[in-house]
Amino acid sequence: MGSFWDEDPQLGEVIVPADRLQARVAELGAAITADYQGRPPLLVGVLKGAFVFLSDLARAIDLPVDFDLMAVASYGARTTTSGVVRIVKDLDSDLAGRHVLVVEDIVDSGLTLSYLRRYLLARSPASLEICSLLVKEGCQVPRSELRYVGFTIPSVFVVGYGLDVAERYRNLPEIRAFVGQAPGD
Ligand SMILES: O=P(O)(O)OC[C@H]1O[C@H](OP(=O)(O)OP(=O)(O)O)[C@H](O)[C@@H]1O
Ligand code: HPA
Ligand SMILES: [Mg+2]
Repeated sequence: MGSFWDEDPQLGEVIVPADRLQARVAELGAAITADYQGRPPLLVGVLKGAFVFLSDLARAIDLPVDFDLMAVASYGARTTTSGVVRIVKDLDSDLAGRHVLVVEDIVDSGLTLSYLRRYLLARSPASLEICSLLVKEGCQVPRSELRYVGFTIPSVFVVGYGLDVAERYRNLPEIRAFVGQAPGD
């Protein structure tokens, strides 16, 4: 049977199919498991976009991990950054002395990440690393700042697997190009 999404004219090409997402998440989980032996990480999920990736990744890590969640927003109903990163929900935990692993869905302009990095480093973690499922080609963030990356993708606006436009498409099980008109553009 076809899927509801097949009929959506706002969805373009499949950028990362669901089976490749799952395979890569398993690899990332194995790498994190190997790297964090003896120093279990505190996973800091960056909501909302990272919630799907975070839940799959966490179950691919064979270590006892702790979780905290932050919600930050800068896109809303647009396909370009507003340029202002707004904290919607702050962390609950004390980061001092913790091995913090930030779990992001995408690094695009890099604005969110540079904001978060400064914000989190000020809370004195023992270490701070970034795991992003997606990174856009041409993004200005040095690759050395991203410890774990799932896929480098072309510079097109994408949706699915947690990523939205105006809150839609987060439950699409694959990453696809969004070729429609965003309400805020
Ligand atoms: O590198 P940047 O250009 O800053 O873009 C990346 C950020 O933008 C998106 O968040 P968004 O503002 O859409 O909030 P959401 O996660 O709630 O959808 C995405 O989830 C990243 O956190
Ligand atoms: O391409 C994107 N899609 C969804 N959300 C995003 N936030 C930054 N870039 C993107
Ligand atoms: Mg969004």
